[in-house]
Amino acid sequence: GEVEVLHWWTAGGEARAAAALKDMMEAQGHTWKDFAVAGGGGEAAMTVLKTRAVSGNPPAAAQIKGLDIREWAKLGFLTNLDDVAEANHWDQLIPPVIADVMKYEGHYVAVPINVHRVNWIWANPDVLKQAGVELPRTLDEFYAAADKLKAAGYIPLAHGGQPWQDATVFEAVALAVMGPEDYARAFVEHDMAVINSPLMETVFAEFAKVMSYVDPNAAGRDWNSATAMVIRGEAAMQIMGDWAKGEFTAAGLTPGKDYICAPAPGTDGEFTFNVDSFAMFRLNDEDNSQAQKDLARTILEPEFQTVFNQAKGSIPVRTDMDMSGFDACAQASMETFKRSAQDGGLVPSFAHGLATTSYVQGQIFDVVTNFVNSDNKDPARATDQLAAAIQAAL
Ligand SMILES: OC[C@H]1O[C@H](O)[C@H](O)[C@@H](O)[C@@H]1O
Repeated sequence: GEVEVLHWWTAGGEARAAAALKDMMEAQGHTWKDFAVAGGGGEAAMTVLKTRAVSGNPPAAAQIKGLDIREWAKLGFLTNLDDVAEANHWDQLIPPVIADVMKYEGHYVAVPINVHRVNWIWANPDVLKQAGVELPRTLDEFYAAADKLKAAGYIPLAHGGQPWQDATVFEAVALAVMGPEDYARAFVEHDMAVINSPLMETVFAEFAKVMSYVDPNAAGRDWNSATAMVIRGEAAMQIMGDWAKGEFTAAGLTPGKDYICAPAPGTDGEFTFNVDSFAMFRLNDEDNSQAQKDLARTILEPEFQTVFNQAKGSIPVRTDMDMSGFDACAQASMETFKRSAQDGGLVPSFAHGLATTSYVQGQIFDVVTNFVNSDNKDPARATDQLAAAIQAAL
């Protein structure tokens, strides 16, 4: 059969990972119809998907994540995967916090592919050494290191000026300042007492300081171009999810030697999770339905979980995987994922659609990006705007 797959994995490491799935489907005699829509974070891809779906011609599978999955299911677009899930023991293999996201009214309508950790900082060890600084573990250490890096002529923080990237850094600062409990109260439960508070003003104040170490040419830059600046040694650090590791891996670099990974400053032991998933659309063609089921089954198999996640930079979503073939960053990620799931340090990423609806997420993006682009950054005003914007979207 044929599977048409919509996704936004076009950067080096992303594309290498997607190719692994294509190869595995073709090895089973299926045809992979690639429908890649460029644009990190996936906003452009979602716009294209909506157009296709509304015109009654959705793809067989689409990269849909988090709370968006149940929005599409509610509209009747998605097919039931319970038969594949039962036959392959998904409920025993997938962490419940993730299995729930893949279900609508208790039925699987999507398959999870990986677990990305979002709260990472990546660094070039040679640049740090040149400037005589250590990789910062706290926000205050970050500012001290950034000042020395700037004085030594380096760009302290590589960044791309796009709303989802701004929100990714804002989210890491929010977790550092608020801790996982208040982070969840604000961005999952939308508790106005936490959103509209002096604590959130502190988040914006610290965020303004962090963003003051970004170079003036960042506007519109793609995330992987920012990672390339760290690889080339033009910039020292980047705060970004571990899809960035896919770029270091694609460049043949080794963690701990050519680059360093560490929890984003102030978030050690905590884990903001972002899970990629493919939602499966209703199909009329029997042959293609079988190919769709084979795609869902293949994605959760150990072989694919290993090949894909080693290239992509994420960790397997299955809890029974042997991690010995994975690099040190991935092993640290899996360890923190498992421990934080026990001790309350595991929170869903709002910047990547796992914590709230895309409507609320869009409102947060607007406030955060306007704050980044405003000359006079006023934390109190931004906090009021954030509270009003989220309230309006609830
Ligand atoms: O495009 C950048 C990143 O965007 C999203 O967060 C996706 O979940 C991730 O897979 C992708 O690599």
